[in-house]
Amino acid sequence: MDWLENLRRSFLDWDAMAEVLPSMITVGLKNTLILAAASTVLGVVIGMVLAVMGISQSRWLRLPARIYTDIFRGLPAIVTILIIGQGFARMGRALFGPSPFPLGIIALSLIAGAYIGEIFRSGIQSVERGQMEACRALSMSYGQGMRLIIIPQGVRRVLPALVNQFIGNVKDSSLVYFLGLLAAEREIFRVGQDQAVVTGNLSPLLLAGVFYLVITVPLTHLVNYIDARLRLGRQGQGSGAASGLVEVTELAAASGTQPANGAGAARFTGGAVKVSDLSMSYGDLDVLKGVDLDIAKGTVTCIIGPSGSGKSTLLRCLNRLVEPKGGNILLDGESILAMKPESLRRRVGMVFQHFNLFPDHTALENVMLSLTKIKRMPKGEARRIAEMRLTEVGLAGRKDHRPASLSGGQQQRVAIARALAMDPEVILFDEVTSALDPELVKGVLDLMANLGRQGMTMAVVTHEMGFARKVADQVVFMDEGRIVEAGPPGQIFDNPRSERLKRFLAEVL
Ligand SMILES: Nc1ncnc2c1ncn2[C@@H]1O[C@H](COP(=O)(O)OP(=O)(O)OP(=O)(O)O)[C@@H](O)[C@H]1O
Repeated sequence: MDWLENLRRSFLDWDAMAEVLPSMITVGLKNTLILAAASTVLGVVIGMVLAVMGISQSRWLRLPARIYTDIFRGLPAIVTILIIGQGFARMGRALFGPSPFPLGIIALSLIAGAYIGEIFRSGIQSVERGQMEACRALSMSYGQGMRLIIIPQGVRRVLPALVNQFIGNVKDSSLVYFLGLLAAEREIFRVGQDQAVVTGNLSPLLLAGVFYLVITVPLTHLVNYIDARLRLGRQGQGSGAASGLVEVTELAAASGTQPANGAGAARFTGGAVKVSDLSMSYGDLDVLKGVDLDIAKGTVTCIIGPSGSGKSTLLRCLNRLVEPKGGNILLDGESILAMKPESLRRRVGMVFQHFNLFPDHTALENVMLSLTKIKRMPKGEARRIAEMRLTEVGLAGRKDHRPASLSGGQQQRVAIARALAMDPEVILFDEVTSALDPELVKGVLDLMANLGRQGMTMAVVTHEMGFARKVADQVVFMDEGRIVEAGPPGQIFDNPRSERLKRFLAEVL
């Protein structure tokens, strides 16, 4: 068993380990952490700049970012460290004195920046397009949307990858040893290696390995924990979505808190919308071709029509999520084209097919956000209003849930509460029940019908013909970018005049 004893002496010489332990901690560990932390922080700064350049519209910003990334990601770390450490040694000495430590940090940062830039870029680009649309519909500017929602969400998504990058920097810091660090600047590997030479065995190096693992392994677990916490919120996975039947109870309870329905129950002071000769195109594709539409104050207009007929585009013109090419839209007699889009969107709310709730925020925070950030309300008052709106949609009991732990129907009701919280004069609903399971549709439609009865001006793109017949004051049939027929539900559904509407109704009814 000589070989076993040999191995033990080479790797598990406790005395050699004990001897190196103090300098491993006070010099090696300290310096490794300084190298890794400093290069990660600098790398994050470089990475942020690269990511912003990388997603920019301008080719002249994208190109240098691309070249930088290709170079520093493509070169082996040791090559970059030697080129920077030795090639710029004279400049380094002039700037930082005899220590190669700062140049080592710069080299590690340049490498880390290339990776972190790509991490940020993919994180930001992976945030669904609907998130920015929701921000804009809540009257945030592009910058506010980026700062409050898109970048935090992107960064949260890439948090595990960023910690991996830090771990990579911890390991790469061992390469700075090639620059010939001064005794006080040795990192973990160098301390272990120097001592291995003195003792003639590898135990100090094994101890160095253990030190690396002690830093890196807990970090990976920590990041998994943080990631789960950020994604699911404090209540964690236990709070699964409720069944459709629970939702019926929630809504029944909520209707008790709402003003009585029927005549005289008007609560909103809706605005009137007048669309004239509206046209819009995506590039060469003419999507709206001269649309005229009157939506009287406090009425519900349902827009129906085949897929691709331009219904959503018409809706998006009403809050200028897309810009019309020609024609005009008046809101209470005032042209919306002359308004600042952000001011317009305070008055015209929107609810989307895919809810577009902010996943890192609870239901309450989703509703509060635009009150505190856009309307600049004090937190307490915003909370009071948000709680009231959530109670009205039957979700008071779920205010601390994140979207991921709510059903589709509940998420859509939070989205309605979020739009209502801004006190809009008009709400646009874009196929808001199309993504819901059948048993959840009724709850959302009932809620919308109730809003209509309370005097909200509503423009509703829908495939729910039963809803249109029952709730709409006016039904508009669109085809190929034009309004083909408009009138009260009785006329549209029971006495269609045009062949196209007859054919459409034959298909959908
Ligand atoms: N961002 C876009 N870029 C280019 N074309 C688009 C874009 N959005 C929509 N379109 C096209 O414009 C036309 C009208 O789309 P729109 O979504 O307004 O129709 P829709 O009646 O709402 O249809 P659906 O019921 O399928 O949503 C379609 O041909 C669609 O492919």
